[in-house]
Amino acid sequence: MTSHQALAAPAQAPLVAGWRNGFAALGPAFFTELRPTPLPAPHWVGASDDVAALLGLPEGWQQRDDALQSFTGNALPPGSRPLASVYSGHQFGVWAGQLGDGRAILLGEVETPAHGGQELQLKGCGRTPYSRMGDGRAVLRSSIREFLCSEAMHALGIPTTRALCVTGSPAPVAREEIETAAVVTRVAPSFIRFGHFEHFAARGQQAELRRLADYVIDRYYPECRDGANPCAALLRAVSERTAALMARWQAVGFCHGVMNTDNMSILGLTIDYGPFQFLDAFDPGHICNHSDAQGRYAFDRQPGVAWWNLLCLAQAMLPLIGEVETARAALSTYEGVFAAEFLRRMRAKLGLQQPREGDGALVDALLRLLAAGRVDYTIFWRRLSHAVAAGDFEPVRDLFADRAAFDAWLLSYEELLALEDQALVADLMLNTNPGFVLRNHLGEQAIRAAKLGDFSELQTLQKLLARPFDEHPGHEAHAGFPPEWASTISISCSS
Ligand SMILES: Nc1ncnc2c1ncn2[C@@H]1O[C@H](COP(=O)(O)OP(=O)(O)OP(=O)(O)O)[C@@H](O)[C@H]1O
Ligand SMILES: [Mg+2]
Repeated sequence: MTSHQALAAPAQAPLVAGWRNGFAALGPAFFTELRPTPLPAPHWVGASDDVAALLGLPEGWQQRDDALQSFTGNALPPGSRPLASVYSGHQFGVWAGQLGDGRAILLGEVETPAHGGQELQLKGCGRTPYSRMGDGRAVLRSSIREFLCSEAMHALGIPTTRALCVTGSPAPVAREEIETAAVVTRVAPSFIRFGHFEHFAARGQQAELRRLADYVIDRYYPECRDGANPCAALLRAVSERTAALMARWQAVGFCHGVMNTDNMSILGLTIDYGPFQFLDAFDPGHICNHSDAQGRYAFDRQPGVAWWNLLCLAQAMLPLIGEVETARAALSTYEGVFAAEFLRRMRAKLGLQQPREGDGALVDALLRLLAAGRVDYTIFWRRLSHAVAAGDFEPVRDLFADRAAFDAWLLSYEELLALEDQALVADLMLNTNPGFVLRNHLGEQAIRAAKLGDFSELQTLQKLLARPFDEHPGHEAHAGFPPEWASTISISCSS
């Protein structure tokens, strides 16, 4: 053995392997290359083993200092090519002009063993040329919410960006009060938004607009390449994915809160977890974003807002599509896909496997009842699932002040239920209606503890939300009614 070999440190597997950086190949019109700005004294806040496995990270990655430093933005994983992308967008219905990754930096794309290319993005890692007045940072509070909800949505089967980890730093960040900084490492096949298309369209940069569309088609929608008008096919495909996503949100009771066009994923993923909320009491007009005084993004407006956003995307893609009529035709399936998908999800929630005459009316009547009684949305569905399994509807009746109205509805429901394969009904319902969702007060409890350096509640929540359809003995409180103080939590755009 030579002395050199004797002194060499044991070879360490690269933290992240297989970089290929597809987005960077689009060229400099699409981004600015820059390094994240370091944060002092980083520490782990939370991590997802599931996302780590998806990326093929080496065993024990969380014990490694290069992981902590890299996912805080203090070091660069070899092979990454960090950049901030430029996009524009409509915010609250108004053209906002250029926005861009003001506090997110794309490290690059990794080829994963089972899930193709996945991009890694650090959110909260310092200023970029697109930060405008912002400080480039994200606070611990909002980073924990984004981390927990990304993974919770995935476990619910709802398309979403994922979150690998959150790291925190004592660095102060000024919001309504002084908080501390954190960084979320997000993962998705692509972070391209409607706003990326709007950006180049608004500037008349046709060549870039086409390059972007070609990239999205070739990488993510190859089936659109075949027809006579690939860009029209892309618009239709995005529209249908968006419709399906809206159906998922509405069925589970998820309110996004900031559906600006720059927060709409071209892949139909849920992106940008800001002032989001899972409904407690069912209120169709619920506004979860304290900053949304007009209620533009109220719960029941979400499918309509997504449609409005798709019109913006269509407008941006028009030079690539040609005729207005062709673009209109591409969007014509939105409403039908939304309605069909929503009803399909609601049928599954009711345990109904076959479409039948009257099921739509049954769903409508139920939603009216839930709204009238301000019944807790998640608890209603979970109790209904257990009631069907046990053949005892009393615990569900208890949720309604107007029991006669509920009994009348129950009669029609039982008629449809009787036509189903009973052995499958309860199973379907228990695997469709989660017991555990990230209610505001649960997130708040985890955040309060985390601010004091205690991450145990965050970890507990993470475990529960990763298996939202299971029973978790001993954690009944996490599936219970929100406490009184929950209604006083105010979630704004401040993050
Ligand atoms: N603290 C900040 N510093 C710099 N830019 C910011 C900050 N907060 C928001 N921005 C930028 O303002 C715009 C709108 O912000 P929005 O809240 O929709 O996004 P975000 O939460 O920062 O990120 P994302 O959409 O990537 O999840 C984006 O261009 C965003 O990068
Ligand atoms: Mg955003």
